[in-house]
Amino acid sequence: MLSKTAERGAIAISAPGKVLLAGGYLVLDRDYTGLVFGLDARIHVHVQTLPTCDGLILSEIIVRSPQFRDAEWRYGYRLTEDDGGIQVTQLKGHSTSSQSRNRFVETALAYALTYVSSLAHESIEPASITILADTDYYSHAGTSESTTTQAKKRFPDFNVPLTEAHKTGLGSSAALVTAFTAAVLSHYLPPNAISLDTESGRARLHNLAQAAHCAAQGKVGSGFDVAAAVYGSCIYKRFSPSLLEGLGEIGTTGFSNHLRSLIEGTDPMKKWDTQINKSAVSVPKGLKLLMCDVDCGSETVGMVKTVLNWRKDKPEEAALLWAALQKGNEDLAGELRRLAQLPEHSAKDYEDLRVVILTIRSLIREMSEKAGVPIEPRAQTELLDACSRLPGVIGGVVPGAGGFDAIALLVEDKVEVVTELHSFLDAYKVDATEDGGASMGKVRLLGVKQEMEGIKAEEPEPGLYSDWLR
Ligand SMILES: Nc1ncnc2c1ncn2[C@@H]1O[C@H](COP(=O)(O)OP(=O)(O)O)[C@@H](O)[C@H]1O
Ligand SMILES: C[C@@](O)(CCOP(=O)(O)OP(=O)(O)O)CC(=O)O
Repeated sequence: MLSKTAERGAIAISAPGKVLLAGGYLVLDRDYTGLVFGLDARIHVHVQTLPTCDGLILSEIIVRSPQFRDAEWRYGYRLTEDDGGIQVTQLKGHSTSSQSRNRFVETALAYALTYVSSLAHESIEPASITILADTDYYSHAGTSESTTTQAKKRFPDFNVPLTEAHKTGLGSSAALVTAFTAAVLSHYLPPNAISLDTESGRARLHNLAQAAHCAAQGKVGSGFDVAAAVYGSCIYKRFSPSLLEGLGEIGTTGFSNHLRSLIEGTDPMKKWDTQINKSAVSVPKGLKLLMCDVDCGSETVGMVKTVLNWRKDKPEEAALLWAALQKGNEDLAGELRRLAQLPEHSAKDYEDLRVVILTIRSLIREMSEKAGVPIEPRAQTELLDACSRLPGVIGGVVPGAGGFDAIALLVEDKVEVVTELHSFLDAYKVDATEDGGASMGKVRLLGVKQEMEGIKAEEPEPGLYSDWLR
């Protein structure tokens, strides 16, 4: 039996961002895997009971993302007939904020409440939900306060509407949907109904967040970003995309039951086959994984489609390339593991690591050329080569789908290495115009590094959230 909402305290949950260091495109196919790292930039979701005045109960859930302007969404919710689940409807208020939709929030809320209502038949009480993102998810030239004041705050004021925020590609929607789903479940369900500390609790969270994220996105990707948000760094083998087929829409007959059996894997025809291998992933002491945001504004739409079409057209050639890349990616994880097992203070030789990174890069360039897609375009080759020549930089790659947007670097974890990298990048400009990109771009070293831990219940220290709560 659920305790009364009024007796429930506030809760907060956070999930990490991601970088797919190796396995872009391959990971879309279950025959291959991706080496994904969680990052220490997290999205936090805080839930508290919505105070109601004079006993007046409104069926309303307010979601705010107060680091952004006009980022408040108010939802009414109701249990639909014929087991259709919980439908949420955005309430149009007076303020401009209530005019825009946030599909990721709306879908995560509807899916999570539907799952809650399928487990517990009490009414769903009003709540106030606050989203807070770590600084590196967005480039925030528009921050309102001085850097010194900002530095004191864990969560900066980005001072722009969400639509104008420049994303750095750390996977904000996956971290958001995952932390949001976990927070709603933890708020409304008693601990014995779901616990994020158990394997089965995390698996159900994973399944629900994947389903909601795909529904909000309107497409089924490999889901490595949601997996990283739940499990943290891992070698990821995707779920069969057919699992999410035929789920139907909220409000249609039987949706709630379908969702519950999908999430819990009780339908023998719909068994989740995601594979998460955490023990195979480590970063040796003495090294760290860094990310750079490349501001080229050249997001290439349809890269995935073009690569997959080429693979379909040239199955034999592609099979050889995919096999070589998969081996390279496994070698990379293996070499990182080998180095991690060496005693902490032993002198480490990073030569093999350098070589395996260069091998992967050359195979990715082959994929680029053959498929005709700028995965590691020339401008990025130059940047990666230049960074790799700096002292203490072992090497780097274009992560995920590649393109002009970002690079990931493995560097020695020493202050002087990062300082030199910083000053080198400050003076560096990527010229994307020659190979089909839109512009010249600055490169910015983000303040993030790898993070092993996935979803996490936060025990907020006093003041961590209070500046932002209402
Ligand atoms: N801090 C946030 N607060 C509210 N919604 C957010 C936040 N960050 C991301 N989102 C949601 O995620 C969407 C961005 O998702 P997407 O374009 O897939 O980017 P990404 O690659 O970062 O996941 C936003 O439009 C918004 O709906
Ligand atoms: C091509 C991919 O295998 C990897 C894309 O990785 P990115 O990190 O580039 O993705 P976004 O965060 O969506 O921009 C597609 C996939 O696995 O879904």
